[in-house]
Amino acid sequence: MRCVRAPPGTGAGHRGRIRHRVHLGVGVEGVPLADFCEPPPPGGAETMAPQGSRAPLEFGGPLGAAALMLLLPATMFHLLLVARSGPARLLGLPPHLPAPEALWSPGALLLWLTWLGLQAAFYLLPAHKMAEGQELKDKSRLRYPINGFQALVLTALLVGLGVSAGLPLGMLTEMLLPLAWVATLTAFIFSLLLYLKALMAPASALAPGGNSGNPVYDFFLGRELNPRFGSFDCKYFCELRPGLIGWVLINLALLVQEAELLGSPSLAMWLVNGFQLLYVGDALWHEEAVLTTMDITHDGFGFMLAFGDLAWVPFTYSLQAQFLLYHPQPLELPTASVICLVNAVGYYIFRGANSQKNTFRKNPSDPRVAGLETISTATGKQLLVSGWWGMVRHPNYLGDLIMALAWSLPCGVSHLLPYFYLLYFTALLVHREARDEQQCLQKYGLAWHEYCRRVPYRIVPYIY
Ligand SMILES: NC(=O)C1=CN([C@@H]2O[C@H](COP(=O)(O)OP(=O)(O)OC[C@H]3O[C@@H](n4cnc5c(N)ncnc54)[C@H](OP(=O)(O)O)[C@@H]3O)[C@@H](O)[C@H]2O)C=CC1
Ligand SMILES: CC(C)CCC[C@@H](C)[C@H]1CC=C2C3=C(CC[C@@]21C)[C@@]1(C)CC[C@H](O)C(C)(C)[C@@H]1CC3
Repeated sequence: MRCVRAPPGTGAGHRGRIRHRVHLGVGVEGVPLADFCEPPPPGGAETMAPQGSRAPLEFGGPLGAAALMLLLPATMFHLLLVARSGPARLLGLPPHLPAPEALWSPGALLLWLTWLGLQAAFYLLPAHKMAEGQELKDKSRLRYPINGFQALVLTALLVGLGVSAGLPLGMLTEMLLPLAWVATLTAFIFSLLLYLKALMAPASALAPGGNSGNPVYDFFLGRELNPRFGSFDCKYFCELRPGLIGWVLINLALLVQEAELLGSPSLAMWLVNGFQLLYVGDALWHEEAVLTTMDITHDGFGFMLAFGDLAWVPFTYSLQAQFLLYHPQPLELPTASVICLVNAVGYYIFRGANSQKNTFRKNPSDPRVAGLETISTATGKQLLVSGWWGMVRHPNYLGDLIMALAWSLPCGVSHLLPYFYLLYFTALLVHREARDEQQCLQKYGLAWHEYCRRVPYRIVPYIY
């Protein structure tokens, strides 16, 4: 194993020194360190968090957060409405705005609350394993139940039983608008409760980002890192259960409805359902890996994640299947085979990269990763510079994007609407990658600089 050691004093816990060195130091290979360190935010002190915290504001600060809180739900409803409209134009106006009674239904509220309750009950069932999260500011580690896949299987059994007893699953497709509405309301109310709960939390429990002192910004980003009621972890629960499992359930309902309308589900609908079920099943099978994502380790739990997890994921990520129900697309077997290949390549890269990093983070001496080249950092952690992580700095994003393409292709090329996910996801991952780079630069200083030199491309080799 070949290692390059970065000079000491450049890693986590030395943030102030790194910033100071920006003006003084020269990085490795004679490149000024300033080129690689976080530039001062535009507007200087106004855009920095007050109260001594140096976390720069993200997402355009309070104005950006306020705009996103309006724009995201509006986009979600726009997509739900245009998917069922004849022209299905992503950029056009929906044919009509829904009447209030199309949005509000006590039945939808009851169904939604039952769904959340059911998933919470599955979460509380005994787990085959309890995993430890990353070390927190106070040096403690939280414990998390690993029973997400079990929740998926139990949900499938329950739905299977219901359908064989005559439950009209296809009817769910008629309730998407009111369900999306109650999910959005729940996200707002839940985020408000979390914001208030955080007022009583100790400083060590707060997230690095969402504590600027501006209520709009903090409400959006989330103040507390891991809000819990007893052992029930709200963010971990929401990230993987009601939204992700809800997404595949909505897809299934759309498939059933299509079968009722056309006699059998279309090949395109099968592919979209199969690909996305694989993605969700994979996420729950590898549930423990979510504990190292920036959502869990860095971001607070506020409106962004509450809305993202509970409303955005199930109602927007099922867009391709929604589109197909109202706009059936012919798909020949040879084309379907090529699309399956594209999804398989994406999944291979996504899973390979994520598993390689997780294995390495758990145990760098594991024989599967022990032969890989690494860079040592002043924090004691190492960075992989060969294998998947030597190809680009975010190979997992590349695989995810290839899969996103495969999910849209069964919908044909006559409409832009089913490609919304690919467009949104590209923007999300480019922004996320930039956020992660900033965090890694703060954690690893010169070692990260060296990694960027050795692996110059971010997501797509030779392109970006
Ligand atoms: N479908 C969706 O809507 C979304 C899906 N995703 C997917 O979620 C998954 C997780 O993404 P995300 O949490 O953003 O980030 P990553 O899983 O890419 O994790 C980034 C972290 O990995 C570590 N790391 C970076 N480079 C190296 C290296 N060379 N060697 C070892 N460790 C390294 C660093 O943390 P440290 O060093 O501290 O371990 C860094 O902060 C991805 O597959 C992504 O595609 C993400 C967002 C949305
Ligand atoms: C709507 C806003 C602009 C942003 C909301 C973002 C969220 C929807 C996503 C943030 C990170 C996510 C992850 C997954 C789903 C989407 C959100 C919540 C993930 C659970 C999907 C499945 C993957 O295998 C994963 C790696 C477990 C993902 C983790 C991040």
